[in-house]
Amino acid sequence: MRVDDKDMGNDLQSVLITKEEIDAKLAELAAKIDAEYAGKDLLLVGVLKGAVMVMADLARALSTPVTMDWMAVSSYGAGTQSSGVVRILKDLDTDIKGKHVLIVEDIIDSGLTLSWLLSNLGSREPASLEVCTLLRKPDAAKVAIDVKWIGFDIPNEFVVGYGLDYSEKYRNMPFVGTLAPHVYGG
Ligand SMILES: O=P(O)(O)OC[C@H]1O[C@H](OP(=O)(O)OP(=O)(O)O)[C@H](O)[C@@H]1O
Ligand code: HPA
Ligand SMILES: [Mg+2]
Repeated sequence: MRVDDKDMGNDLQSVLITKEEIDAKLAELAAKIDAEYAGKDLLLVGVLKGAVMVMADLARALSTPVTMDWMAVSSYGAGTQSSGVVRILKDLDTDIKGKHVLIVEDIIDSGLTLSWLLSNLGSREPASLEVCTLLRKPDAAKVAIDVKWIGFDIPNEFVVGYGLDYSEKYRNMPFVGTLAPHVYGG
């Protein structure tokens, strides 16, 4: 699926962040993360499904050997507003007690998902717990969260692509963009 594909082109309003910009930013973040965790065992925890692309590309940009685990939580359902109620759809396979854990996210919007995750994973007594997110919407924050690594701050608009969906679609676009109003029934 590409921006110039006929169907996708009709649904897209704009490209906000290109694949090249994402690649460059992940390389930059990976260098900082490598420096931070030198000599330590690092567990990356990807938050399904949105973080799949960030996890895959960030992990490959790192020189640090990592292990990976996945958690699936959902607060959005099929809409564009967080319900605020976070549900665990799949828990971690591993015990994180005593481990250096880095949560990998695609986006922090209201912050409700991450705030809940930080308190849930924090209670499992990891050696350290930090967050790396590709995107953050500062103007949408409903809770303040301390995030160590942020790729891009973006405007308070619904975005899709690079893992992010609208109604489960558009996750496989290699860039981040906004959708035309007709897609939402406008
Ligand atoms: O800061 P918030 O307002 O909580 O929003 C951010 C979360 O919402 C999205 O996940 P979603 O629950 O839609 O599931 P998905 O990753 O499967 O799309 C996104 O991937 C983040 O995990
Ligand atoms: O802007 C967004 N797009 C897709 N999924 C999301 N989940 C939270 N915010 C968003
Ligand atoms: Mg998600």
